[in-house]
Amino acid sequence: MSAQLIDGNALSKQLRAEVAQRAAALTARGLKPGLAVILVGDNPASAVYVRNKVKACEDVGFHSVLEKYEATLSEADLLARIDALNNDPAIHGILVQLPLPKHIDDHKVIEAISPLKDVDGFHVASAGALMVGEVGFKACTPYGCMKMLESIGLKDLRGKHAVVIGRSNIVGKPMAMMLLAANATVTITHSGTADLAAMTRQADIVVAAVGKRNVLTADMIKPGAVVIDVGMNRNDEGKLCGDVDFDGCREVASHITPVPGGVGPMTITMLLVNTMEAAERVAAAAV
Ligand SMILES: Nc1nc(=O)c2c([nH]1)NC[C@@H]1CN(c3ccc(C(=O)N[C@@H](CCC(=O)O)C(=O)O)cc3)C=[N+]21
Repeated sequence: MSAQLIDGNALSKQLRAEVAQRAAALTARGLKPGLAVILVGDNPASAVYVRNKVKACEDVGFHSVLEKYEATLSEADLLARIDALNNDPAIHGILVQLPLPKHIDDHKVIEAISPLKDVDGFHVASAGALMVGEVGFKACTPYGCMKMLESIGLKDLRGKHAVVIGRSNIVGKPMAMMLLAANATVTITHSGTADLAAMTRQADIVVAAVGKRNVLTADMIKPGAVVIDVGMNRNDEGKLCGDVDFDGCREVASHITPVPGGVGPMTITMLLVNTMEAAERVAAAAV
């Protein structure tokens, strides 16, 4: 048996086309969705990601602004820029690319973004809204994973056991909350878990979000499981690879996401969806 691929590029194309339509409709009413991306320092990987995000905005007809600053930018100056963007009516979403230089407290920066413009879903208010089921912005990577599950008919997860590997604030924890909201039975595993394989072998759905190669191998999953790979690592040849032993797991799983071409493009797609939503909320409030 060979698992069916969940193609993040194909699904993104479909979802981005829907966003483009919504953006055109709102623009026709005089409100063009706008995203501001802030990049501090010259990390080459960050520069590439940020350019991809700006390009994705242009493709769906958003207004986008890229603000680049030297690595020496002070925290106070960054906070002042965020304050200005919070009050800029042309901007509906603000993304500060992480990681930030060491002298800047990323927690402080994220909390300075208005929750109404927090399209990354990283603000405490966004995390809290997700936890209690209120309106807010969902973190893009786990949100994209949920859309990938939906695309294979897994929307209501009642009766399913989902096992998340990793407990980060940006993926593992919000992922678990979204799976729970979809009625799954959820297990969160992490570096303190005694027997990871014993947990993952029970899973109908496994989400690997650790940032380490081969965290999930074929012997650790049950036949027919759905495998979502959030990892972004480089192998010995410098090739992009995930947290999952893809070649092994695809022989056992029913569905699996590739890296690249899986969760990565979906993260950017959900950023567009959140920015669209932010602009639509402004329009709805203005009526
Ligand atoms: N405030 C903030 N928000 C983020 O969402 C954020 C961030 N900071 N800092 C960095 C990480 C990383 N990230 C990626 C998104 C898409 C791909 C992506 O599209 N990857 C392609 C391939 C890219 C390649 O070939 O290198 C893929 O998986 O197919 C990768 C990485 C968002 N991040």
